[in-house]
Amino acid sequence: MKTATPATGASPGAATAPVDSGARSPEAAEVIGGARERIDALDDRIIGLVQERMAVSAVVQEARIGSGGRRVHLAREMEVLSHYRDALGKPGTQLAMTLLELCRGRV
Ligand SMILES: O=C(O)C(=O)C[C@]1(C(=O)O)C=C[C@@H](O)C=C1
Repeated sequence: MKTATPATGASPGAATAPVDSGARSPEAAEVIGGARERIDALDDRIIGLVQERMAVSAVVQEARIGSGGRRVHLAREMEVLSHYRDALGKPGTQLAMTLLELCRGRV
């Protein structure tokens, strides 16, 4: 009986082997390898955008605190949460809550 070897799409001799793709054919491994490269590039951009959002949020918070106000502005947070929920559904709310925590810390 032939033993199935999972196709990983890993290039021989690569310095670090990628995580197994789970594919059962070289063709599927190729598709997965290419798509994962795009996902990694997208994740890098998303992380960069999150960091940019954190910096802009800090400008807003510092201006408000410097004027005697508070760090947290709940009405604005409700707008942000609605924005994400309207675009992404219920999990969007969770994502927005995580973003807000990254931007202003835990409340
Ligand atoms: O828009 C503001 O007033 C902000 O301070 C920015 C921000 C945000 O990161 O979106 C952060 C903290 C506030 O509680 C509300 C929103």
